[in-house]
Amino acid sequence: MKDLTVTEVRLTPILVADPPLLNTQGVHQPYTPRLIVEVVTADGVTGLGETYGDTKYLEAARSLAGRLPGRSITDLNGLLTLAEDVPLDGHTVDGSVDVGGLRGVQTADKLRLSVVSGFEVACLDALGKALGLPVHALLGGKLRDRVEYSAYLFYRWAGHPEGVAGESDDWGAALDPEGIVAQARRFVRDHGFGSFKLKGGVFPPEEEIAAVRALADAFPGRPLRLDPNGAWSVETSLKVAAELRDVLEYLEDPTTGTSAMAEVAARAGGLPLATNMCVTTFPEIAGAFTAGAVQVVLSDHHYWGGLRNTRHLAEICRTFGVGVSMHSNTHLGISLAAMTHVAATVPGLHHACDTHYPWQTEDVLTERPAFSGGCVTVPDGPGLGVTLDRDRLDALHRRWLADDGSLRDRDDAAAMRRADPGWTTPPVPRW
Ligand SMILES: O=C([O-])[C@@H](O)[C@@H](O)[C@H](O)[C@@H](O)C(=O)[O-]
Ligand SMILES: [Mg+2]
Repeated sequence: MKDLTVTEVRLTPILVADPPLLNTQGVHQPYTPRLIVEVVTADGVTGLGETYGDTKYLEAARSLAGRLPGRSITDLNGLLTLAEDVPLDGHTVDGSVDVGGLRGVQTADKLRLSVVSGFEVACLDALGKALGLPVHALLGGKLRDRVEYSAYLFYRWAGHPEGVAGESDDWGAALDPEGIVAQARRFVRDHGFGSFKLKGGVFPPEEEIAAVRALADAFPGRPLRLDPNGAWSVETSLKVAAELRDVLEYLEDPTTGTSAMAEVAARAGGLPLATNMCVTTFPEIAGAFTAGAVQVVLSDHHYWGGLRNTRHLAEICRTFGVGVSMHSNTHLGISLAAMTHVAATVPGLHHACDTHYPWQTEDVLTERPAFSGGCVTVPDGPGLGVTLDRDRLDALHRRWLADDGSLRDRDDAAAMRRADPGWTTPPVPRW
């Protein structure tokens, strides 16, 4: 008989190198915080999880971690209940928006769920290892052997601003349609991606329309998406929709708020709208679906509360005839594996999932998950199918320890101020 009791939980905050990717808020910091969760059982099996690592997540995770020893890794429903009692500092959860809005609304429940997801994935990984089963089997079984991902294109600088310590890479700058197409070609060459998402909201819409048009010319018939993170007014969104309707698979969060999204959706001539901003919690679903505001929900298993909740979300979407796919923020291979396992179990996954992973040159795994033909093969070994490299974890943790606190909370506007001291988060609509 296996002893599935949790005996230890290890939390390791890390800082991961991130390139200077631009978005409507600013630019990515040279290092971004993530949290690695290890759950150890009485039998010595260790499960891995990963989630957001900003201070408020870390504090909540520490509180939850202390409550796990003595419980079973199978007690995943209990984990959700346990998290409800995790105290949160009222100043860090104020009902406004998270990371300048890039992750949608900020609520106490969502913060707790974002933390729970790291623990849930770690418990599932440990359970899979203990039973000799892949995580997808614990979720009811895979429906596909490969999960397709989309190339995530960003306007970017060649390097972080002068005087800012950071890692360098050989991508060069991409600040116009030619640069974006060149970036896309490299993604195709290296990973075989067959669909493309451009992070917009950086330049005036005409320039971003031109970039999408250039992509359509370079890759005829391939699915394309544009995501300005809610930076446009309804009228601007409608103009962009009219210009790009013939080449876009969907338009992602063109404008901010459910009612504005609903207005765009109603007048966009049938172009579907996707979101990872106006539907990011269960309470937001009813209003948005009733209003017809979104046609595709991009789930982020971190903030929806884990892999099982992602499946609940997918079922709700299916009931309402709304599509589902996956959102991504800067993440490592543990989360890519988790996304791949859950995506393999979701029926009717009609859109390639988002992932930042190809932008990450560092990881905490012995072997990086690979893309082939734009897909990740669903692992069939025990658990998530990934192995922790403790030396790498320690190195990234040492970086976190050495930081004076300025990089421990993602702040793209603050990072932009290193290049442009007068920069403030642009109000929406920006255009
Ligand atoms: O990493 C970024 O710059 C993205 O803008 C990210 O923060 C968003 O949450 C995300 O990728 C999105 O699809 O909105
Ligand atoms: Mg988005």
